[in-house]
Amino acid sequence: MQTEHIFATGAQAATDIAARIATLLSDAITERGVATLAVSGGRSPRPVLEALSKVPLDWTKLIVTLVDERWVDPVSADSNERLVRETLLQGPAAAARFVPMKNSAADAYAGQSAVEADFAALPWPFDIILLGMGDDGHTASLFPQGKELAEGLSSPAYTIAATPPVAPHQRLSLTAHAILQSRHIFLQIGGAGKKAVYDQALASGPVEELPIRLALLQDKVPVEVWIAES
Ligand SMILES: O=C(O)[C@H](O)[C@@H](O)[C@H](O)[C@H](O)COP(=O)(O)O
Repeated sequence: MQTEHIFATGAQAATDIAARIATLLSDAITERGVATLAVSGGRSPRPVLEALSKVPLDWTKLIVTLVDERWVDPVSADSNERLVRETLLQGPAAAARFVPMKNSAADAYAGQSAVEADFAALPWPFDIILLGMGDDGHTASLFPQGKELAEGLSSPAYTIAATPPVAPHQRLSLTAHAILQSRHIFLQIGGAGKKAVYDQALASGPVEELPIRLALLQDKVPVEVWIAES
């Protein structure tokens, strides 16, 4: 298992993660003329995306998209698209091409096939996928006890529509297949509670119990885990 644990605390952690991501994106652009970054929503990515936005990159060569999305209007405070536009796609970084996960369909299930077509047309494998983890061990919108979890873990598609058991809003999410179609995975974990869940996830057990295991209990893709102890 190619998992590197990096314990970073405080404000510097976000800057350090952003610098590491920027280096890998710059290398990808040099090697292949394009780089693809998919990011999660929630609280953890915000400072990283704000820091990354300030890093000098050839943003015209970057494709930015999402790991998952809530099926809400992009102006909603709950929208991950809004999070990315407000934090990362500012200044020179606004020149990046953004591929959304929300369209005009009435719900995620009706919208999924068009999103799947958009994602199938992207250059895979992605260069970087930035994951978070919930207190229940979910990642992306692959939730324990989720009725679409088994499909999300086994489907050969890139995307899936899902309804979280407890979190709000229908979701559009990358599948496990898509998440593992990446050259690098970053995982951000903050706080003692999540560190305990992370430690439990590292112990072998069913991926359905703690879906973050899909990224941890594999040796195909290098995983950098950035753990903020504070
Ligand atoms: O859309 C979302 O909510 C995220 O993609 C979700 O999977 C997130 O990564 C975890 O819930 C951790 O969220 P925090 O970073 O806020 O702890």
